[in-house]
Amino acid sequence: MAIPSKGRLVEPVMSLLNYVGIKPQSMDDRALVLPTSWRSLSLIRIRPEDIPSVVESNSAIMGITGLDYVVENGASVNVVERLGFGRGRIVIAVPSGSGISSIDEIKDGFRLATKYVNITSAYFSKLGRRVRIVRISGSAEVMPLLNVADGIVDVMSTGTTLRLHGLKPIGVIMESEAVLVTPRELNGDEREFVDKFLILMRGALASNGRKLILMNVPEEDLAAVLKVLPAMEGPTVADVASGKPMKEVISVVPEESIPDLLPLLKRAGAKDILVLSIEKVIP
Ligand SMILES: Nc1ncnc2c1ncn2[C@@H]1O[C@H](COP(=O)(O)OP(=O)(O)OP(=O)(O)O)[C@@H](O)[C@H]1O
Ligand SMILES: O=P(O)(O)OC[C@H]1O[C@H](OP(=O)(O)OP(=O)(O)O)[C@H](O)[C@@H]1O
Ligand SMILES: [Mg+2]
Repeated sequence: MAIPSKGRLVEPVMSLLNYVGIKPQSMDDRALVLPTSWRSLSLIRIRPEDIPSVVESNSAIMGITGLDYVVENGASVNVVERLGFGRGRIVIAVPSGSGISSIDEIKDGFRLATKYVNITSAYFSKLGRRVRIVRISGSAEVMPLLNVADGIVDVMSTGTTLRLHGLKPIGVIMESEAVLVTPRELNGDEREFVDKFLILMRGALASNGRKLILMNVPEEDLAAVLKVLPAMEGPTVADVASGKPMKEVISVVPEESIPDLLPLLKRAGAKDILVLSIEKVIP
C-alpha cells in the first residue's frame, strides 16, 4: 500500500491503519518500505502527489492520497472510498483589495500561481479563458504579494492562510478529501486482499465514536430503561440465567451521549452498567 511520506495526511493515515490493526514493523523514519504486522502487506512511503501514478502502474494495489492529487495527476485509478479527513476546497483566490469578486472578472492573461496546474488549466479551458499558469510547488499564498502572480489556485480549509496574506476566495474548483485508490485491474488474490482490507477499514471507521453499553435491568424497569436508550438498531434484550426477574440490555450508542445517558439509565433502574470500546462494526 502506498501511503503519504510527508504532509498533512501522514498522521491521520497512520492512525487509520492502526485502527484497522495494521502496525508498521520499522521505526526508522528514513525507511521508505515498512513491513507491517500483516505479513503480506508492506507500506511504501511516497509523496502524496505521486501516489496515483504508483497505483496506476499496479506497483501498489492500494494507495491513500488526496482526491485533488488524483485529479491533478490524471491517473487512471479507481477511487474506492472517501476517508473523511484531509478535507479542503481547491479555490481561486485574489488579493482582497483587487476589486475582483467573481471568476467572470478573471480576464485572459491573468497570472495564477499554483501546484494544481492541470486542474487549473482544465477549469479555465472549459470556460474558454486563457489564463497564465505559474507553476509552483508550495507557499502559493505569498506569490501575489511578491508579484509573481495576480492570484492563486490552492487548497483552503479554514481560510486562515488566505486571510493572513490578504487574499480572498472567489470561486471553488473542487472539494477534496483523502481517498483510498486501487488500480483499474486487480487479479483474484489482489481483489480478495483489497476487499478484506475494505471490510476492516469500514468497520473501524464505523466504530469510531461509538461505545457498547451493557446493563442488568429488573423486568419492572425495562420499559423505562428502553425509553432513554439510543441504539443502532433497537437494543438487544436477553434473559439473565440467574432465574431472577432480570434482563440484560445491550446497545451501541454514540460516545458523546455517555455522560448524559449514565445518570438517566441509573435513575430508570439499570444496574451493573458496562461501557466498552468497539473495535469494528461490520454490517
Ligand atoms: N489545511 C488543510 N486542511 C485539510 N487538508 C489539507 C490542508 N492542506 C492540504 N490538505 C490536503 O492534504 C493533502 C496533502 O497535503 P500536503 O501536505 O502534501 O500538501 P499541502 O499542505 O497542501 O501543500 P504543500 O505541502 O505543498 O504546501 C492534499 O490532498 C490536500 O488537499
Ligand atoms: O485554509 P487553511 O486552514 O489556512 O489551510 C490551508 C493551508 O494548509 C496547507 O498548508 P499546511 O498548513 O499544510 O502547510 P505547509 O504545507 O506549507 O507545511 C495549504 O497548503 C494551505 O496553505
Ligand atoms: Mg502541508
